[in-house]
Amino acid sequence: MVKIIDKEFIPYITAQEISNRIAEMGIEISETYRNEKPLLVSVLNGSFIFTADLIRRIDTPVEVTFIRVASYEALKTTGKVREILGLKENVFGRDILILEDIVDTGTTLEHLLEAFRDLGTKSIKVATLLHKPDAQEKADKPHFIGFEIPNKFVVGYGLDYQGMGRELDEIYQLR
Ligand SMILES: O=P(O)(O)OC[C@H]1O[C@H](OP(=O)(O)OP(=O)(O)O)[C@H](O)[C@@H]1O
Ligand code: HPA
Repeated sequence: MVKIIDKEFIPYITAQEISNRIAEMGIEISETYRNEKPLLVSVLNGSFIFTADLIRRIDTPVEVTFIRVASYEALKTTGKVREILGLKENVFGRDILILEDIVDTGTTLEHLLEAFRDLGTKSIKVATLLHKPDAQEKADKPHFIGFEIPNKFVVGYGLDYQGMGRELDEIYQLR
């Protein structure tokens, strides 16, 4: 059990399970993009650890970049996504793979998919470590999913509760 600010969290997905699953995702992604050079777009802040681990399990050439968006305050979505910040690459005609730590309501993803379509990308796929199928109301189902999880708040491995808990090497669930 860990306490973060005012909430208690219990262990949910171990570091070993995360690592094993990311290795499998790396193989799947490598096979999908074997003859292309996709641009991997990692969505900060939450995805930084997932991105660092996943790209080292990919064995075909890829380019990696980072953007920022934010829609969350404390435990629930604000329903609004702020602008995409920091995309310097020209994405016109490119194969894009969005990297997310979690797809929850789908609000962030829907906004991103729309924005990238408007920029004339050739293809857009999504890889997420965690997916809450019962919570997702917007956007299509991600193409590459690490773990399907119930509709409960999680922290660790990049995911935060009020900015804290990202450094935990396992994923914890709200008690
Ligand atoms: O499907 P949704 O309901 O939109 O939730 C998913 C989004 O929420 C989290 O980001 P957050 O806005 O908390 O920013 P952070 O990555 O900086 O923690 C997560 O990284 C996703 O981007
Ligand atoms: O369950 C969650 N935990 C942390 N951040 C999140 N952003 C969306 N859902 C979550």
